[in-house]
Formats: sequence, C-alpha cells, structure tokens
Amino acid sequence: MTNLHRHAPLRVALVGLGTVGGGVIRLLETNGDLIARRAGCPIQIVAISARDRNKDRGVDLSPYEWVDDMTTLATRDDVDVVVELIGGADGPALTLARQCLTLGKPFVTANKAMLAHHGLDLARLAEQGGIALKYEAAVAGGIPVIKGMREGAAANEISRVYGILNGTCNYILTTMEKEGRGFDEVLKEAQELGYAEADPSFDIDGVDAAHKLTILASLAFGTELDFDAVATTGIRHVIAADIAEAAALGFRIRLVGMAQNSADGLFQRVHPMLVPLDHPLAHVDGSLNAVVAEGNFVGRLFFQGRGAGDGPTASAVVADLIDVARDEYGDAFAMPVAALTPQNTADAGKRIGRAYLRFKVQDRPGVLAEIAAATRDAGVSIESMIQRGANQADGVLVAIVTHAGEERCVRETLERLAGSDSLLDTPMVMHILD
Ligand SMILES: NC(=O)c1ccc[n+]([C@@H]2O[C@H](COP(=O)([O-])OP(=O)(O)OC[C@H]3O[C@@H](n4cnc5c(N)ncnc54)[C@H](O)[C@@H]3O)[C@@H](O)[C@H]2O)c1
Ligand SMILES: N[C@@H](CCO)C(=O)O
Ligand code: NA
Repeated sequence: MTNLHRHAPLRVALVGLGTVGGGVIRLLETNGDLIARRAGCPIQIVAISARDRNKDRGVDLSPYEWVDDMTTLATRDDVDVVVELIGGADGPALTLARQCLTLGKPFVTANKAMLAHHGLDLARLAEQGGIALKYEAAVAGGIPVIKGMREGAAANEISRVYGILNGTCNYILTTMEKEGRGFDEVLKEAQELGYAEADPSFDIDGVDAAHKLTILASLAFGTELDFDAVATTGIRHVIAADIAEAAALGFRIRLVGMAQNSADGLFQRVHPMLVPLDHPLAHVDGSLNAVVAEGNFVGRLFFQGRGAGDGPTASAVVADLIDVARDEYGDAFAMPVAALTPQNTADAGKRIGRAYLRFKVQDRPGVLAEIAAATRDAGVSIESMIQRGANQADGVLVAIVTHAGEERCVRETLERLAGSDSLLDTPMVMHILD
C-alpha cells in the first residue's frame, strides 16, 4: 500500500486535560485519519499531564503516557510539540512556555491571559529558536481569526477591529434577553457548559475579552501587545431593565471589544455596548463570538463562530498542530517582534459616538428637567428618552439615547449630576456601536 504521509508522526505532549484538553483528545480520536491526510503525517498524543491523575475526565487516557512533572516535556526527544491547556497568565503555564521555547520545542497554547501579558517575550523566544508559537484557540475559540488576521488580511491597513470576544458574557446577555432569567443562574449554566474561565470574574468583568483584544490589536495594527492600554468594563452592572430599554429603543446589548486607530493614537476598550438591530453583531447569540475587521482594500471582514466550549476550541488547537506538522508557521504576531511599534493611547474623550444613559431617579417634579439641564450644559444632545415606573416608591427609570457627540461630554453630564439627591443609583452609560 502506498504511504500517503510525507512525514513521521507529529508527537504531541498535552498538558492540561480539562474542557479543552479533553476536546483535543476526542477530536484527534474522531478525525485522526482525515487530519493525517491533511497534515501529511499522523498527529499522535504521546504524553499527557495535568494536576490530578485520578480525576474522571470522561475520556480514556490509558493509551497515553502520564507524566507527573510537565517540565520534563521540554527536553524530551520523543516529543515534537507541547500543547499547553492549563491556563493562567503566570505560574506553571508560563514556566512551561519559557522552557519549551528556550529549548527549541514548538509550543501551542489556548492561553490568552499568558499571551496578553507575556506574548512579546514568548514571541521573541520563538523567533530566536526559529520555532512555532501558535495560539489560534486563544482568541474567539474555534473561529480562525488569528489565521484570518495574520495571513488572510495581512495586505491591508486595518482601521478598526472589534467584536464579541467572550462566549460566557454573550451567553449570559442573550439568555437574559431571550428568556428573562437572572444573571447568577445563567452564569452558573455557562460554567457547567465549559465556557467560563476557572475564575469567572475574568469573563464577567471583561478581562478575558481584554486579553483577546490585546492580541487582536497587535495583529491588526502591528503594535506591541499592551494589555494595560485596554480600558475595561464588564457586564456586572447591566440589569434586566437595560436589556428591556435597549430593546424598546431598537438595540441589543453585547460586550464588545474594540481597537481603533486614529491620528491621535490607538483606542482600545472592552465594554457593554448597544448594538443597533441592523448590525450583524446584534444577531450573534449564545456562546457565539464574532470579529469584524475593517481593511483599506478588503473592506469589512466578518468572522463568526463558536467562541468557547470543548469542540470549537479543540478545533483551533488541532488546526495549529496541523500547521506545525506542515512546517507552516511564521512570526507569532505577524511580523518580527522588533518590527512591532509601541502604542500611543488615544484620548477616549475625543471619540465621537452616540450613548445610552440610564438613571434611577426620585419620582418628583423637576427631575427630568435637572437631567436635561445637565446634558444641555455638557453639550449633549438628546435623541430619545424613555421614563418608566411612574409613582413607584423606589424610583423611576429614565433611559436616554444621545445624538453623536464627543464622549467627554457624556462624562461631563455625569459629573454635573454627581451628588444630586434626585439620583437613587449610580447612572449607567453604554456607548452605541456605529
Ligand atoms: N473552555 C473554553 O471554552 C476555552 C476556550 C478558549 C481558550 N480556553 C483556554 O484554554 C485553557 C484551558 O481551559 P479549560 O477551560 O480547558 O480549563 P479547565 O479548568 O477545564 O482545565 C484546566 C486543566 O489544567 C490542569 N491544571 C490546572 N492547573 C494546573 C497545574 N498547576 N499543573 C498542572 N495542571 C494544571 C487541570 O488539572 C485541568 O486538567 C485556558 O487557558 C483557557 O483560557 C478555554
Ligand atoms: N471563557 C472564555 C473561553 C473562550 O476563550 C469565554 O467565555 O469566551
Ligand atoms: Na480562534
């Protein structure tokens, strides 16, 4: 029989056997023959490691050699590539990454936290060793957006890259919207479905999306990764009433990560936004993620797919392994580290856009006039306003959509209202996607 494979098997050490690690084992077992034809060689797991050897993971681990000390994998001659699926920006994942890349062992990871904080150093090590550092699973799970940005869109100057980058938050927001269920209950469900990070506050406070945006921004703009430059707000303070008011005004609420280039510098933010119903992001539901990139020759690119969960994430990890088997890899962040430029952070106050403001106020004469006066004095023009819950002892809700204007004016409106005894709660501001 003819041997259709060009190479000897690619021997993989898999570290971390949770949601994603289990998915990788299942995927390779299910699609192994097809993958071997595409990769030019079989991809074989030869060693596995995790914290607890005896835990039932729902997959048969008996065919694979268990390794207690993962640090030995970096020096093993019978391992061609190490896959890290532990998580955490520092700690054992980072130690393993540094060891592997320093010792010339190709490295595949889904760990966006580690890349957002240490990506440049790790890319430098990979570059020095002339080896692969691959991380498709780290951004938007199964969507091939790293490949899309690094390779497919590489000829373009990108003006803006944005999208829904966290499956847990999207699942929470869209389930609350469709089923009217409470935040805590839906978060628990997202955890059970394997979407959430080990510490789910990374998801709901927008940190995970900010990790991913940090990586995307570097690919889009050729800048050094700068996690600290991302202004981040999560979805903790989005309440059911906001979702209902947004719907009444013709919007849906999504946690959006956005990086935008301007003459002033780079603007990077993760925050809940109102998305108009006629925008494709308004229809990205559940654990789906989506990324939009605007290029000067290609126009608007729209990537959509499952951003979390075992199957989609394993799909991205194994795609990286296929690239390693084919010997197809390049600079981790699309150009040599020395060619990346430092970022200038743009002043968000000068950004022009519409905003949604929600106030919980006392139900008494003059309150609306007080809010209107604050917007007038700050130079904010009101497009529409809704008041609900008249005659309620615990106050009424006032929701405002502004005309497009500088963001600093919205900030000034809130400063003018600060301390007013008409307000019963901290006002909520969400910007509107254009
Ligand atoms: N779950 C997803 O949908 C998803 C999607 C994209 C990326 N990721 C990323 O993939 C990685 C893994 O995520 P997961 O959801 O599979 O996590 P998980 O918690 O389900 O699994 C983590 C695994 O790592 C092992 N581990 C943890 N600490 C360890 C240590 N100190 N030493 C040895 N092993 C250790 C655990 O035993 C477990 O097997 C993370 O970086 C995560 O951010 C997850
Ligand atoms: N916790 C992440 C996993 C995918 O990176 C999410 O919910 O999107
Ligand atoms: Na991806």
